[in-house]
Amino acid sequence: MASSISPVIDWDILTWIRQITNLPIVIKGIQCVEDAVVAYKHGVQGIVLSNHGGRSQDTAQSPILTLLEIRKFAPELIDSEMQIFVDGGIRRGTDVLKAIALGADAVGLGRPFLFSLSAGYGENGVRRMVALLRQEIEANMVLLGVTNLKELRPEMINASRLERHLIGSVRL
Ligand SMILES: Cc1cc2nc3c(=O)[nH]c(=O)nc-3n(C[C@H](O)[C@H](O)[C@H](O)COP(=O)(O)O)c2cc1C
Repeated sequence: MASSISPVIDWDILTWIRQITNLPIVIKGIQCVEDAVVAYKHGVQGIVLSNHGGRSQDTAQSPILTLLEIRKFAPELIDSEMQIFVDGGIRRGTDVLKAIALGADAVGLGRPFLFSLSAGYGENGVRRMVALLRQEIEANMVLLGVTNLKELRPEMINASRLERHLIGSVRL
């Protein structure tokens, strides 16, 4: 495992990446508000709050908690020019709506696609999964009284129990 992690990669690598491409730069695997702020200061176009589905490090912080951390300690990043994506544990339409209401521009899903492909369901399984997710998103938008994702607001979410898990030692 250690051999697959380069010891020479640091934030300066962004300068080099900028020189070789005009494509948007999106950094995946942001797990704390401090790194989100550093990414923002480096002018990247997007970040993916992700613990890689919890596969890399046992007990790593969930990305939705990182989003709450950003809301609390660096709210200027929300709705800034830098897009914020969230993945890890998104399973239901309500998960999508919660992340977007709390400030995510979009969410990603990994294993749900993998699981719906397996057991012989193939492409039909994936189509069914996407249809179910869409159905859940639309049904819950109706229940929330919104017709557009842009109308989602943080006040619609009761995150108070989760907020108790926010770290108290942020240094920015
Ligand atoms: C089989 C598998 C392999 C993965 N490989 C990588 C990888 O090489 N690099 C990476 O950043 N994330 C990797 N991920 C994490 C996904 O990109 C994504 O962050 C994660 O699956 C999202 O969480 P979810 O599966 O709970 O939806 C992998 C996930 C799975 C299931």
